[in-house]
Amino acid sequence: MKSVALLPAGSVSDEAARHFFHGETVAWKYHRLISDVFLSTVNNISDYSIIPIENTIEGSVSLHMDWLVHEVDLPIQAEWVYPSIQNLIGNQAEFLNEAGQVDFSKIKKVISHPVAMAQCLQFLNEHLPQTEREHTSSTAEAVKMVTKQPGQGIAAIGTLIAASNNGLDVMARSITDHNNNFTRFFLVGSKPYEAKQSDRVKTSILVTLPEDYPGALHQVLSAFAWRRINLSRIESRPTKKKLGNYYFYIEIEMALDTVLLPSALQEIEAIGCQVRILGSYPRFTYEQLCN
Ligand SMILES: O=C(O)C(=O)Cc1ccccc1
Repeated sequence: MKSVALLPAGSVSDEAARHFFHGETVAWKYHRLISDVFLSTVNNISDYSIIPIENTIEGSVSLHMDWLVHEVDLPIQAEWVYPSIQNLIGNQAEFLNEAGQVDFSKIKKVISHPVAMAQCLQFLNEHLPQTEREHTSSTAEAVKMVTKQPGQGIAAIGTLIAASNNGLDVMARSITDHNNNFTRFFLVGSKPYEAKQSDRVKTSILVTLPEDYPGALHQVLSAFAWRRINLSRIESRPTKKKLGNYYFYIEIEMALDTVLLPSALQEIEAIGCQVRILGSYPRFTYEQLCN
């Protein structure tokens, strides 16, 4: 049986994980912090870790991306997307007005994971403009914290499962600013994931440019361009070694062993760039996993 590390039960990661592993037998290892989710697989306690990596509204989850790149060396084994729907959760009785309706102005503080909070900014600005906001390590953690501090006027943003797991009320449903709100998840670990096949394969690499080489990024991109290799994402992040030094995270729409790709990577190395392969892995759409 596979063991899989992830953020706590009732988190968006938990929902997304059940969707991905539907039909497989899995031992779930829940962790409060994403660092412990990574370390569980690094220390061979789990076969894989599940990492939310990018969101339609918020973009890259920088903390998770930085862990993947700087702190661990765990290849990406699969990628899938999952729609995250957020809800305003609390003990409704705390916030009722005289007419027996929930009065949002009675909420003193809203807590949630920063990505979930960012997905609901329009709702928060419209309905809870003055309310204090605080970040937690996951949406599931936020919902649990509400039960630990009863009568303090705290509400959380989280999943319907977390509300029901903690015996709390859903005070507003589906409060994300856009319906088309998807999160991309990575499955990372040293064993290839072979239980499901996909005809769509991607390769993720990190490229560090040589210093003082004018036009280096242009040359990197042209190594892909003239071979008509499709890139679907390119992002720069600090190397953390020196202010102004960046690496480029690049997603390529083909498998690493596809004829043209190794020669493109050799060409990039020949310019003096460092190339690190983060993984070559199947990607699954939401629809593919639903069938
Ligand atoms: O906090 C959670 O529930 C997570 O799994 C992280 C997250 C938060 C918001 C959107 C996607 C993933």
